[in-house]
Amino acid sequence: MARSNLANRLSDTPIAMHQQKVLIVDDQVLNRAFVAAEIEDFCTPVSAENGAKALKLANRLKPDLILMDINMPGLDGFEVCHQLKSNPHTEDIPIIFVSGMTDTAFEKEGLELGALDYIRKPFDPDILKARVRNQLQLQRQRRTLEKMSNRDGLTDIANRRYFDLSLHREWERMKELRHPLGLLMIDVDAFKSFNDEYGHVTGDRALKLIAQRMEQTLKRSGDLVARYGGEEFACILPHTDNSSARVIGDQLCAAVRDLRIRHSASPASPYVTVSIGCASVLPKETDSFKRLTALADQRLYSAKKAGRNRVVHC
Ligand SMILES: Nc1nc2c(ncn2[C@@H]2O[C@H](COP(=O)(O)OP(=O)(O)OP(=O)(O)O)[C@@H](O)[C@H]2O)c(=O)[nH]1
Repeated sequence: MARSNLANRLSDTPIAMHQQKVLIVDDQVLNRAFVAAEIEDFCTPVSAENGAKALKLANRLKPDLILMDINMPGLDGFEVCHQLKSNPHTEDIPIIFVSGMTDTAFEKEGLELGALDYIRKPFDPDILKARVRNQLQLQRQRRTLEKMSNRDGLTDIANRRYFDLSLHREWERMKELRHPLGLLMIDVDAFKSFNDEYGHVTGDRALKLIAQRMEQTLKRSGDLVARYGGEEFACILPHTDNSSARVIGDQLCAAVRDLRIRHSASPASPYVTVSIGCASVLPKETDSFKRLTALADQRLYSAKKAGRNRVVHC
């Protein structure tokens, strides 16, 4: 089943130690080989022989840790560190300097540039291993916490916090690309009566099923469905004009209907259904994404008023 990029960032697959990549940056091939041999039994070492290559690899691979020499021809380790910390795509990658420069002033400069640690050459291999292991463990814990903070506890899809961050980010991205941004506001129909009829525990289960089904229905990379609050969901659709957003709205509406969760008290259908307000705009310099959310909200309201179990797109 295809999952979106945004949804993949929420994946709870545990990060295995061996999958963690450590980028070793050193102009001396023997140094790179020695460090790689020391750590390869608990992570995946990748090497770069100069600063320029290190920057490229860091951007492309997003390693879990960088072990970096300082004294190198071309860009030195401090400059590479500075560039990594100035780039939002790489600023969070932990860096440990591994250097033959033993003067405290260098260590101080490295740490002030944002490096986590400084190991002096020649080093004790066991100390190097222990420090790398500790950093990788911290990195795994940090990623796990990050994922947990973006996920809704009941439905296991993106939560409101992640939705807000993503909407902001996608708005800015589409503005730059001059592409339309689509948004669906989705509300489960007559959910109060569902709870009254079947109880809150069954209500919770229904919300979970609906959320998961909607997430599975989104096939395009970059699309995101999130729990907006209570029995409301929202879906961000980058590069999507109004008619394409409507098609996706129709697919989600049908997908929930096809779950065939009994709802004898609903005025809209014998099964649980959703109403969807659908909108798409071309983000402009002069306005904010509130215009998009307001439009989708109004149309959700129209869908409710028109009898529920439908998508309203204009
Ligand atoms: N079981 C369960 N119920 C929830 C949850 N969050 C919100 N609800 C319920 O969803 C219901 C929403 O009710 P209303 O806002 O009146 O809307 P509605 O009954 O769905 O009616 P329409 O939106 O007009 O179709 C409330 O009874 C909430 O208690 C949840 O996490 N679990």
